[in-house]
Amino acid sequence: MIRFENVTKTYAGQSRAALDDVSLEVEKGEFVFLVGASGSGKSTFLRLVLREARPTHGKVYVAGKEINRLAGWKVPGLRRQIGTVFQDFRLLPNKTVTENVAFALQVIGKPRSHINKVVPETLELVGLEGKGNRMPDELSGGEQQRVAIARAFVNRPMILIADEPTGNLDPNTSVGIMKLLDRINRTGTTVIMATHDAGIVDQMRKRVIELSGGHIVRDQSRGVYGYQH
Ligand SMILES: Nc1ncnc2c1ncn2[C@@H]1O[C@H](COP(=O)(O)OP(=O)(O)OP(=O)(O)O)[C@@H](O)[C@H]1O
Repeated sequence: MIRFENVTKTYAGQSRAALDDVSLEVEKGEFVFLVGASGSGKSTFLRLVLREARPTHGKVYVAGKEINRLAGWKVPGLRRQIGTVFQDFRLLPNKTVTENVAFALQVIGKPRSHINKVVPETLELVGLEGKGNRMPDELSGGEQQRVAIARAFVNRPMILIADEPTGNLDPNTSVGIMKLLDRINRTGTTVIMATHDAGIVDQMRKRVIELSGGHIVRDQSRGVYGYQH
């Protein structure tokens, strides 16, 4: 589903590479934790998958396509296949829960009848049935993250990227969010999650890829968080 071949990314004006000769493969349906100290290259990895950053050397393949060679007009189509969830939720504050999720489908031109069917289904999947008319500021942090996950998943993307999704949540709420990401993963969606949350990684026992200074220093199936801050 995702393949990196000798990928190096050096940002303009930087002498050190943010990612340095990284090669790896993530299969369809895998759940992968990306761990490593601040600045180790996790976000750069995720940005390369979304083609928000371009490799300086090497090749990034998503679903069999080398995405650096994708024509510019095809990039929105690529990103439509990849749901994204962030630490800070990024909901539209002036739209209801239902509108936030529906908006993701409106902007890609889905018909109203389809939207009216799948938005309530997705809100139920994430455990927000009955809360569709709330505004984001009327929800707890955990509920807001569920809205963000519903929005990321409503189009049934092949990949879900989560960058520190539990970073603003307490441990109990985080467990609920992880159960939800696990459920989404079990529908066949490949999940890649960057995190500093040792408790979560140790509990889930999924594949763990550790970055340090832009290098992969560990790639372990059913792994643990494993390094100290
Ligand atoms: N736009 C940019 N321009 C220049 N350097 C950058 C840019 N983005 C990231 N870097 C550098 O690249 C390296 C890797 O950063 P990256 O954001 O990928 O790390 P990270 O592992 O995601 O960190 P964190 O856990 O703090 O989010 C760092 O040295 C960072 O300073």
